[in-house]
Amino acid sequence: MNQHQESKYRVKAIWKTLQGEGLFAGRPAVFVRLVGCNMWSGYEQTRQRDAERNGGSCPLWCDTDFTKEGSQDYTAEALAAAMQKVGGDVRFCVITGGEPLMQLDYTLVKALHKAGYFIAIETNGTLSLAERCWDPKAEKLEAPDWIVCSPKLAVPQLQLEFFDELKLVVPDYKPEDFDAFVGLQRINKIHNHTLPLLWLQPEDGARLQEARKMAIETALAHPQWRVSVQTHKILNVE
Ligand SMILES: C[S@@+](CC[C@H](N)C(=O)[O-])C[C@H]1O[C@@H](n2cnc3c(N)ncnc32)[C@H](O)[C@@H]1O
Ligand SMILES: Nc1nc2[nH]cc(C(=O)O)c2c(=O)[nH]1
Ligand code: SF4
Ligand SMILES: [Mg+2]
Repeated sequence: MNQHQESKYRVKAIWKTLQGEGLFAGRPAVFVRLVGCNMWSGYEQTRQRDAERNGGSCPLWCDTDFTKEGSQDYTAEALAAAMQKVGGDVRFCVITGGEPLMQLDYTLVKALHKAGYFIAIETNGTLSLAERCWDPKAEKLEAPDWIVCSPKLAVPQLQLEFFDELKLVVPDYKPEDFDAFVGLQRINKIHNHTLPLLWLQPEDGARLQEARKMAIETALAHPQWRVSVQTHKILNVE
């Protein structure tokens, strides 16, 4: 790409809310939902087809609209400015999707760091972070500060190099199937006090009651794992 062609990011929504899930649940955040996912088209008619084609069941129960309808394109600087307009003083952001690693790159991470954000992302683990966040000029990784991975394929098919939190949606994903992946959890100051950040999140939807019961039973049988409740749905915020 030459210097006159700036990368643009297709954004479904920017909003200020509370992080609903995981370690930072309850914390005010600016959310950015990027358009597009490599597991599902985002359209109701292809849930079944995409689950079969992509070998992961999440299209069957994904709770999110990340389609291009109503989206807007931003350069990295314009997105940072729009986030500051929406979020005011909030300097914790969550980049999600869809699958954010289809679009997020070192240019965007750099712009958000320059704007003072602590950057968290929510990713399905199927894509490499290092490939997108390697800054060839600076010869270093310009990576988000906090990586939450909710894996959607089996371990041999995952490309993510490291993460800070691991979140399995129950019942389709089970602790015993991710033993080999848990070791990629990054150790840092926060982890030293709270290890391990391993979550079991009940699948919301028609099977919620059953999924909750299984998450509770699984945590009691595998005490390294904790249950994650989607608190934004209880508090009735987006
Ligand atoms: C919509 S995804 C977007 C980020 C990324 N594509 C991923 O799957 O991690 C955000 C989070 O919501 C979770 N999620 C999606 N649908 C859900 C559902 N019906 N019940 C519980 N968690 C769900 C995902 O597992 C993920 O942790
Ligand atoms: N409040 C709130 N917290 C969230 N944490 C992860 C979310 C996501 O969809 O990635 C999410 C979301 O959609 N809303
Ligand atoms: S859960 Fe994540 S990976 Fe699965 S379809 Fe939804 S956005 Fe895509
Ligand atoms: Mg959500």
